[in-house]
Amino acid sequence: MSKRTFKIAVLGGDGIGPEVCDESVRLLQEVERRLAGVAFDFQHHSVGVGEYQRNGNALPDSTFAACQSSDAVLLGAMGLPNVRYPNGKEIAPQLDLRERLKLYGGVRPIRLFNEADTPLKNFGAGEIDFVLVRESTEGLFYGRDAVLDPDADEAFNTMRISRECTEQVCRLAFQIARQRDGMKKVSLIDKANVLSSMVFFRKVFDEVAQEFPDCEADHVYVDASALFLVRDPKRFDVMVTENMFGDILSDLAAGLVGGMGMAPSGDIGDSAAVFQPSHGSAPDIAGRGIANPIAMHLSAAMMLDWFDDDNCKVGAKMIHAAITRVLADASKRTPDLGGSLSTSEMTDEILQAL
Ligand SMILES: NC(=O)c1ccc[n+]([C@@H]2O[C@H](COP(=O)([O-])OP(=O)(O)OC[C@H]3O[C@@H](n4cnc5c(N)ncnc54)[C@H](O)[C@@H]3O)[C@@H](O)[C@H]2O)c1
Ligand SMILES: CC(C)[C@H](C(=O)O)[C@@H](O)C(=O)O
Repeated sequence: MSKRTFKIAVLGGDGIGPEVCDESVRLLQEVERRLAGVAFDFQHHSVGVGEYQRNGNALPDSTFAACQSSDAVLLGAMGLPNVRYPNGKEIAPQLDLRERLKLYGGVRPIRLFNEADTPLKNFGAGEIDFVLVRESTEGLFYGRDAVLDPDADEAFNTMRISRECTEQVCRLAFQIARQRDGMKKVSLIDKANVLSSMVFFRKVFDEVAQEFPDCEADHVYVDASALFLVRDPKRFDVMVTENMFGDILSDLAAGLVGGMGMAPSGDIGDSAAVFQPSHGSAPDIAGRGIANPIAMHLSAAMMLDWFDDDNCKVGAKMIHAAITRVLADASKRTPDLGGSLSTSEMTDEILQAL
């Protein structure tokens, strides 16, 4: 039987990025061996701090072209706090990828696998379970190209909310809600009490909601949503919001289920997608082999689920089930969650549970 081959561009990046990314490639290779009819063609490309320091370009043209021509991109993490452009900002090739590939939907699932891993009281496995969908190409990040006048006494960044991206990201959020077993509810997280850009976001959200009469829609102000996430996370099923609010709230949400090492992410567009953990390069633990690879592995599972292929969807379920089984035993943890497993030992556990 001929195999369907998926070309996957692997961008390890910086800090713990390559450490967790290599582990996910190892896991995916094992999944590939167990799936009939599917082959993964991994192609590694250089990107990030090293490229910037060598060639002045954190996202070389050849790497971008490879991402464009691949079925998906698997990305570790990019950037280091002490490596900056002369304008004071960090390199962030992942933002360039999101914008250039039009990956408007930053999909960030949050799930508690074991009650031992949440700082909240009285939440068992599966009782924190929602998806945060972050618009990933505009919002307040649109202002990131603003040039700072060194002599000015003021600085500005513009929030851009376009009808096109807002419709796309809201539709994606409702489609996700429709597929979930939960409440089929989409909560718009906005600041429509203060900002006209957010009044517009809400108007477009309400229009899109009409297309999904089987789903519930509600509005929550971003400040209140931070409160509700901590006090009552069960009220959320799918959240949709602008770029910067989503950036902040997705870290808060990760904290509810064990931290950044437990938070996967997929940046989704109509014809391309990048899968990476929500976390960064974690320079405080990089190079020690102790990073938690679960966020990366769950991102790899999201990639398989995103491929329009039944075998790959089975592979996604296999990874999810294996992680669920390993995490059911609270003694199997990396140091971020109080355990002593190394990055590769945690992957070994998951491989055994496959
Ligand atoms: N998508 C990305 O590539 C991305 C995302 C966030 C931050 N960054 C960049 O990464 C660098 C560090 O940023 P930061 O420190 O604010 O955020 P970070 O996510 O790298 O780290 C925050 C904290 O979480 C811990 N952590 C993160 N991932 C972990 C993992 N897999 N296992 C165990 N612990 C983990 C770190 O040790 C640290 O204590 C910065 O240069 C930032 O710009 C990149
Ligand atoms: C590192 C940074 C540019 C990035 C972002 O802001 O999107 C990160 O925080 C994330 O959440 O992926």
